[in-house]
This record gives sequence, structure tokens and C-alpha cells, in this order.
Amino acid sequence: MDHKSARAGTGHVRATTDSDIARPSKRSPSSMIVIKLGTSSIVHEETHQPLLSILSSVVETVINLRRHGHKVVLVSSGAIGVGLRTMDIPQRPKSLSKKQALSAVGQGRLIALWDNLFGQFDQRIAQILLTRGDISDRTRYLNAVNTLKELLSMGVVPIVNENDTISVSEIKFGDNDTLSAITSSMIHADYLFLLTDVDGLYTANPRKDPAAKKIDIVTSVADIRAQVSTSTLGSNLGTGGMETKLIAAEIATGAGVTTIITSSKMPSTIVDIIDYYTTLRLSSRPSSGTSSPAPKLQIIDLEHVNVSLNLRRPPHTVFKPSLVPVRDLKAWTSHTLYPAGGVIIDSGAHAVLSRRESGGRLLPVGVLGVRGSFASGQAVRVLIRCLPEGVVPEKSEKRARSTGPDEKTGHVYSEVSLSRTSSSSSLVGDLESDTQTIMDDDMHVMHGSEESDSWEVKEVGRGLANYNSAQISRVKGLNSSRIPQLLGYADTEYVVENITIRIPV
Ligand SMILES: Nc1ncnc2c1ncn2[C@@H]1O[C@H](COP(=O)(O)OP(=O)(O)O)[C@@H](O)[C@H]1O
Ligand SMILES: N[C@@H](CCC(=O)OP(=O)(O)O)C(=O)O
Repeated sequence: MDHKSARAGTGHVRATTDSDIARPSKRSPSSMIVIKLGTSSIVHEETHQPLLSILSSVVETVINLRRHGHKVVLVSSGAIGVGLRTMDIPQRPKSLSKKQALSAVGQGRLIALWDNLFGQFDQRIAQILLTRGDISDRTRYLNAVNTLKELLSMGVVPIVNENDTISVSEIKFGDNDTLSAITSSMIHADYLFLLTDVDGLYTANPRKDPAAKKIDIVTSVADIRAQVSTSTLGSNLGTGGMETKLIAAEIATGAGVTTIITSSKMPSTIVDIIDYYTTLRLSSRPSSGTSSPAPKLQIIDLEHVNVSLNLRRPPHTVFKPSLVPVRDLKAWTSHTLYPAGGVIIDSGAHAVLSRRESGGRLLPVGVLGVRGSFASGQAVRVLIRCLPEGVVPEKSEKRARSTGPDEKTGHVYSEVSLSRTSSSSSLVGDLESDTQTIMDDDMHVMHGSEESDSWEVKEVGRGLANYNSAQISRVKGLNSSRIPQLLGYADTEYVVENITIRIPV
């Protein structure tokens, strides 16, 4: 589609315009739309009875969108919720095996319900149950993409859920917000709609704080985090509350998908929102016969455009998609794969990798150390060192590196000492200890192990390793010309490729 190639762009940065919002019907006849429906919109919070009016309206909306030429994928939660009612269990259980069993009971009924409702319109559906493990292998991932695309081209509505019954922590998405974001990235969707029981992102949980204000437009998920509170959960049945929706928005907008949070109470709002952005975009185009370019409107000025047009703004929060989307292999590496270990880079490498022209490739000279063990081809975290609060280095990173890596022990930092500004206790930061077990997927700041408060490392991105952990450890800090000599071969001069830096310098 023309707007997609424009967004992929030539690499130069331009002002954000309303055209950065995905373009539906009028200009691009077929938009790719992913709609995610949370448990709170599928079953009643207390009785667990299916919310038939919402489900029917979602079906009518999907049928309507399809009539207008759009392609739609539904990500439907609710298996556990439906299972609770089927088995007459009052509370969502805590134990994993019970939740898995309930999901197995509920998923069949849930998909039967969707099939029944869509069947009223002779609309065919397909059930797709995924785990992160299923798509961690590149070939299986591409198969899943192909199947989704094939179903869409056959006019089928795929209905996706996590395969809870076999999901354990290492292979699970954990919540359907993340799954819907990865799904929308897989199929290069134009829109991701996160339908829930509130009509957008608020400054705080509106269930708890009546003074909370709705946020209409988010241009940076990272920035908005500092301005909102998402720490409290919503319904008894939902997973993750607003926090997982922000994570999903970050993944999806990074892949170029306009992400919208809105209420499931009136699913037809989806059509209103698409029309709203279509009209805003069209209104900013030059009138025919004019040679002047379209005005470069900041997204923040959208409401001003709307003031002159006098359009009703349907209630929602929109997250602006990235101007330079991360897609395909890089998106897969960053969000889909479970990282097997980590590579610690120096500040120079971090600065270079933060620039797009770097191509996302890391030379061994920028590597300070390795965490965990991984094989060539596996996904790794890209980590930077950071000092715990109140600790200052006695020697600089440069000095430490000038000691060179000890090829026997692999310890680079054995001579670096740290001291606390508040106390004189000297701590030895040994980044290479085999005893470090820090790879908890949910932790973004990790501690060294020998002295739990000596060094911290922080994840700034992810990439694919070209060599295994032991090999990278051997060549770290060195010029890539040393690779053949030290490893006996050199497939490539880069130790990690396809790096996406999520936290730039
Ligand atoms: N800052 C916030 N803005 C809006 N909702 C919030 C916020 N913080 C927490 N929430 C809660 O998040 C809930 C939606 O998440 P969740 O219950 O997981 O829904 P779903 O089942 O639809 O995924 C809302 O009901 C609301 O109570
Ligand atoms: N896969 C689970 C839903 C997990 C989930 O993320 O739920 P929700 O936060 O309600 O979207 C189920 O079908 O019950």
C-alpha cells in the first residue's frame, strides 16, 4: 500500500502528520485490522455468563468492516472465563493446572459461540491457538504468518487465542494484549483495536480514581509511562490490566500499527474511529489542482483539525505508529523469541547501535561480556552496564578494558572496583561469573551475582547471535580480524545481528 511504503520511508526524519495514522477505506480499500477482546468484555465479571450483546455487536461490526473491504483478525480471550461458568466454579483459580484445565473446557464452548454468531451471517471462522514456543522457530513463525494470510485471502475470520493448555512460563505470551500486538505485527496490520471495559487510557485507574483523566493521543509509549499510573488491575478476570495494553501498544506501534484502546460496550465505535481518521487525513490533503504539498500537521494538532471540521471524536486513546516500523525478522527477534542469554555492550557500541545506519550489527570490539549460554542463531538480550544508585566507579570502563580479556577465565572486569559514595566498601564487579542466574524475562534491571549490589545491567534491545556464548566470550573486546584465529573460522565479522535497540542512548 502506498502509505506503508511512505512510512517505511527513505530514512530521513520528518514531522509527524495526521497521515501517520493508518489510512482505511477511502484511500486504501482494504485495511488489515486486528481486534482484541478481553475477558471482561466476553463474560460477566461475577456470573461468568457470556455477554451476548457485546459479542453479537462485535460480530456485526466485523461483518460491516468486511463488507467495506477490510480484513479482520479477532484475538479473543475468555476461554478460562467460559470454563469457570461451564464447571460452575466461582473464582478464577490460582493454580496453573486448574487454569489450563478450565481453558481446555472453555475454549471449545467459546469458539462454538463465535461460530454460532458468525454463522448467522454465513461468515466462516478459523480457530488459531498459539504459544510463544510455536513461533520461536523462524520456519514455524513463517508458517503461522502464511496460514493467517491464507485464511484472510479465503475470506475467513481467524480467531486467535493463546494455547493456555500447554503454555508454561518459558513459552507463553502471558496475556492476549501482547499476543494481539505480535499478531498485528505478523500480518502488518494497519490497526490494532484493544477493546476493553474502559474507553481508553486514563491518568490513573478510573475504577479507583474518579478524578482520572482520559488521554486522547499518545505519541510515545515510553514518555506516557511516566505520566500515568497503571499499577492497579481491573476486573477479577482480566490479565495485566492497562500495563499489558501499554506493552502491546509499544510492540504494535513499533511495527507501524496504529493502536487504539476503546470500550467494548459499543463495538461499532471501531467503524466510527476508522471514519474519523479517514476524514482527518483527507481533509489535510491539498485540494485538487494545487501543487502545494499536504500540510505537515503534528499529531498533537489533530484536535485542531477536528475543531474546524466539527467532527465528533469517538471516545478512544490512539497510539501513534512508528514512522520507521520494525518489522519481519527484527520484529520477530525482538518480541517473539525467548532470549537465551545476553551480550553486554559498551557505551560506544550502544551509541552506534542506537543509530539506524548501524544496520543493527554488533562487532566484537563493542562487547564487554556475555551472560548465560546460548547457541549461534538464538535470540539474545543486548545489555548495558549501569551503576546502582550511590555507587561510583573507581576506574573507568576504558581502564578496565585496557587490561584485556582473560581468555582462560573470560573475566573482563576482574580489576574494576566500585565504591559507594556513602561508604568506602570496595566491591568487585565480576560480570562473567557462571553463577549468575539473572535471566528472568520480566526483569529489565538485573543484578550481578557475586555481590548482589555490585553491578547492574539493563536490557536496551535484542538481537540474534551469530556465534555461541563461549565464542563471543573469547572474541569480546577484540578486533573482528581476530575471529578466524581465535575461533578457527569466521562466518561473519559481526557477533550479533538484527539488533533492535528499544532504549537508545
Ligand atoms: N491508567 C489506567 N487507565 C485505564 N484503565 C486502567 C488504568 N490502570 C488500570 N486500569 C484498569 O485496567 C482494566 C482493563 O484491563 P483488564 O481488566 O486486563 O481488561 P481486559 O480483560 O479487557 O484485558 C480497566 O478495567 C481498569 O480498571
Ligand atoms: N488466554 C486466556 C486469556 C488471557 C488474557 O490475556 O486475558 P485478558 O487480559 O482478559 O485479555 C483465556 O482465553 O482465558
